[in-house]
Amino acid sequence: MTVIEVANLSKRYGDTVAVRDVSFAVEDGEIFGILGRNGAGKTTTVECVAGLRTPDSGTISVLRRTPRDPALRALVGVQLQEGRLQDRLTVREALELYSAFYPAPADWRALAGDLGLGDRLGTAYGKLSGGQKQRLSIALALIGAPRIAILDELTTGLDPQARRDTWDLIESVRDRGVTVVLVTHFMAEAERLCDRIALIDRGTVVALDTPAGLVSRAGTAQTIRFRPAQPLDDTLLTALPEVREVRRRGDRVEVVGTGDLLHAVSSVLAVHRIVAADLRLEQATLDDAFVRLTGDQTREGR
Ligand SMILES: Nc1ncnc2c1ncn2[C@@H]1O[C@H](COP(=O)(O)OP(=O)(O)OP(=O)(O)O)[C@@H](O)[C@H]1O
Repeated sequence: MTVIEVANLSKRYGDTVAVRDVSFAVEDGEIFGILGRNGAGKTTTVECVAGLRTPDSGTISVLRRTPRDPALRALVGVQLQEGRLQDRLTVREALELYSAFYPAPADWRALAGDLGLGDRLGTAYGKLSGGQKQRLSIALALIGAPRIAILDELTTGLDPQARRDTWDLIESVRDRGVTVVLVTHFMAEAERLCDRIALIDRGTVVALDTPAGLVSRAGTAQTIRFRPAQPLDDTLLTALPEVREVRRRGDRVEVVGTGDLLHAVSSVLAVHRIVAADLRLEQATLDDAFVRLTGDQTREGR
C-alpha cells in the first residue's frame, strides 16, 4: 500500500529552484531514503510532504490526505534538522509537553526506555550528548504514535558509534511498523538502512531504486577473483552477458562485470563442476553509483 505519493513537485525560493518535478511513492512499512548532497533539495521535499511548506506546483498525498490535513498531525511524526529544544527543558518535560499535543500519544516512559533515555529523564536538553539529543528527537517524532516518521539528517555530527546506534534505532522504529522517510547525505547510511532510495541531485530525482539496484543501474563494475581447482576455459565466462573481461593472474582468474555477476559466474562453474577456491567478490558501492548517477566529479557531500 502506498502511504506517500509525490507527483511533479516543484518549489523555488526566489531565483533558486530547490526542487524540480520530483515524483516518488513510499510504500507502507519501508525505510525510504532521500539521498543527495547538501543543497540537493531533500529538506525542501520532506518539508512539503510534512505540510510545512507549500509547493509551487505538483501534488502530494499522505495517507490519502493533503499534507496540511489536521488529521495527519497524529499520523506523521517529523524530526527536522532544526528541531532544537530549549537548553533548560529536561527530557521528561520535553516528552510530557510533546505528548500533550496528541490525542492518543505513545507511552512516553516506555518510549524513553526503548530509546535508551530512561536514566536521563531529569537531564536538561543542553546537557545531553549529541547522540542523546538525537535519541530524544526520534522519541519526539514518535511520541504521537505515528504511522509515518520523517527523519532529516539524523546522524549528522555524530561519532561513528553513535551513528551506528542511531541506525539500530531507526531499524527498531521500522520494526514497530512505522514507515520511515529518511533524509541523508551519507551513502553508507542509505545503503545500510534503506529499502529504496530516491537519489536527488540539483532538485531532481536522478534515480529511484533499491541500494543494490542503484549500484547495478550505475553499471559500476564488480570483480570476482578465484582459483579454479579444475582447468577452466575462459570462453565459458566471456560468453556470459554479465562478463566484461576475464583476466589471468598466475593461477587466479579475475572476472570483471556487471549485474548479477556472482550468480552468473557461479552457475557456469557449477554446471562444469569446477570448484572455485578463495572466491572473493569486490562489489561496487553506492558511493560509486552516486558518483556515476550524479556525474559528481568532486565527490562532495558524502
Ligand atoms: N528558506 C530558503 N530560502 C532560500 N533558499 C533556500 C531556502 N531553503 C533552502 N534554500 C535553497 O534551496 C536549495 C535546496 O535546499 P534544501 O535545504 O532543500 O536542500 P538539502 O538537500 O536538504 O540540503 P542540506 O542537506 O544542506 O539541508 C538550496 O540551494 C538552498 O540553498
